[in-house]
Amino acid sequence: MNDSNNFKAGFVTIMGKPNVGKSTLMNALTGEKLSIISKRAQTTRHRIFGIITTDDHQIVYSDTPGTLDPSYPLHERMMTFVKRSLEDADVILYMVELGEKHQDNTWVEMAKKSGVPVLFVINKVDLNKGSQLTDKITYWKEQLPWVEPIAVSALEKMGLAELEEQILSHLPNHPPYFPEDELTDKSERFITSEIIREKIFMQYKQEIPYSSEVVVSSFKEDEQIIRISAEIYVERNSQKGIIIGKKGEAIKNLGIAARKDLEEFFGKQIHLETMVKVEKDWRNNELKLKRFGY
Ligand SMILES: Nc1nc2c(ncn2[C@@H]2O[C@H](COP(=O)(O)OP(=O)(O)OP(=O)(O)O)[C@@H](O)[C@H]2O)c(=O)[nH]1
Repeated sequence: MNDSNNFKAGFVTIMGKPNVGKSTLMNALTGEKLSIISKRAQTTRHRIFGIITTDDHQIVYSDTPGTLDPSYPLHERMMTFVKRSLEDADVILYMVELGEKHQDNTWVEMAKKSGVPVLFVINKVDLNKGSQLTDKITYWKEQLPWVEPIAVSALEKMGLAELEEQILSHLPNHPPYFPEDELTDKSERFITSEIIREKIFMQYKQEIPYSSEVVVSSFKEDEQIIRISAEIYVERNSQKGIIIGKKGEAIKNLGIAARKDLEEFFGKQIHLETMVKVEKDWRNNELKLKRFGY
C-alpha cells in the first residue's frame, strides 16, 4: 500500500431514505474489491459498508445512524450525534431515487449545514422514461438550488465513474485509515470507540462531547470475554472533572451504558476500562489521526 503524500483517504457518509439503493450503490462502487469488515460491522450505529483501497486512494463508506427514523425516542440527542458524524465525513452522498419527491428537508438541510461537501445523487435512472430525468434534475435544482444532481443507476452501473471522480476530488491527501491487513482489528476498535463516543454524546451536555475523543488503546478478545481499554481525551482539566463526575459516578454510568451496548454488539462479555486524559486543544491537532491511533 502506498502511503506517500499523494495518497488520498477519507470518509464518505451516505444518506437517503430506505430503499433508494444505498446498499446496491456500495456494492457497485466497491465491487470485487469490497472489504466487508465483519458481519457485526453492519449492525453498528455508525455502519461501515465497505472500504475500497487502491494504489492511490482509500474510500471508507458508511451510512448515518438512524437518520431517517423520525420516531426514534432520543431524537434530539441522536440529531446531535448524526450532526457530528456528518461533520466527521469528508463527503456526504445524499441519495434520492428517480421517482422521489421533496418532502422532508430536515436531513438534506442538515447535510448542507454540516459544511461538508454534499454530492446529490439521483439513483435508478435506468427506469427513466422520456423526459422524466431531465424534469427531475430541474425539479431538484428548484427545490434545492445549491445542489448539482448526479444521475446514476447503481443496478446498471451507470454514471458511477463520474460519481467516483467527484468523490475523489473532495478527499484530502491523507494516509490510509485502515491498513488492509489489520482491517478486522482496526474496525473493531473503531466500532468500540464509536459506541463509547455515542454514550458520551448521550450523557454529557454542551461542549463536552465535542471536546472528547475516544482512543481504544487495547482490545483483547478471548473465547469468553473481550478486554477493552479506552482513553477518553478532553481538552481541559475542568472537562475531565465533568466526565468523571462526583465520586466517579458519571464515568461509572458511562462505562455501564457503553458496556451494555458493546456486549450486545460483540455478543460476548465485555470488560471495559476507561481512563480520562487531558490533551490540551487536541481539536486543533489532527483529530482523525488521533481517533484511529495514528
Ligand atoms: N431499477 C433500479 N433498481 C435499483 C437500483 N438501485 C437499487 N435498486 C433496487 O432498489 C431496491 C432497494 O435497494 P437497496 O440497495 O437495498 O436500498 P437501500 O437504500 O440500501 O435500502 P435500505 O437498506 O432499506 O436503506 C432493491 O430492490 C434494488 O435492487 C437502480 O439503480 N435501478
